[in-house]
Amino acid sequence: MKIALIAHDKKKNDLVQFSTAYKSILEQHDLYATGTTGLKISEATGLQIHRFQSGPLGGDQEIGAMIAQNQMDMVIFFRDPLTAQPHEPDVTALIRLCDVYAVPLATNMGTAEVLIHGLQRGDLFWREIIKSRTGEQND
Ligand SMILES: O=C(CO)COP(=O)(O)O
Repeated sequence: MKIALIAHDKKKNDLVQFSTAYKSILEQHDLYATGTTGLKISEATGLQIHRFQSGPLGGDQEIGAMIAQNQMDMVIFFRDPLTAQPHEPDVTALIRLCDVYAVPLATNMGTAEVLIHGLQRGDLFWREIIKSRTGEQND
């Protein structure tokens, strides 16, 4: 599965802790992140992560483009609801695309815990079926 990891500045430590706690699960998957988030997680955990641009420089949009291609299976995006972001439209667009493509999205630790356990249990297998159908349509 392809998983995106994103956190606003005040939430980055939370996502580093989460990634450390669930490293054994995350390392079984293809990981993607916005620039600074990916750097902090890979430094702390040693996980291999494909890093896009930093969020304010277009990273959210790059991840959004993968979602629009049905290439992203889960998004963990620890937003900071108390700080204005210069790229708020990009944040909103990313969350909107998750809803357009029914991509599981966790915007806080509580939901992320549920998603990661569900992932491990096989609850996201339906994503493989959707992707294989999308592939057939594109053939
Ligand atoms: O701003 C972000 C998401 O909207 C995160 O970007 P960085 O991981 O580069 O800090």
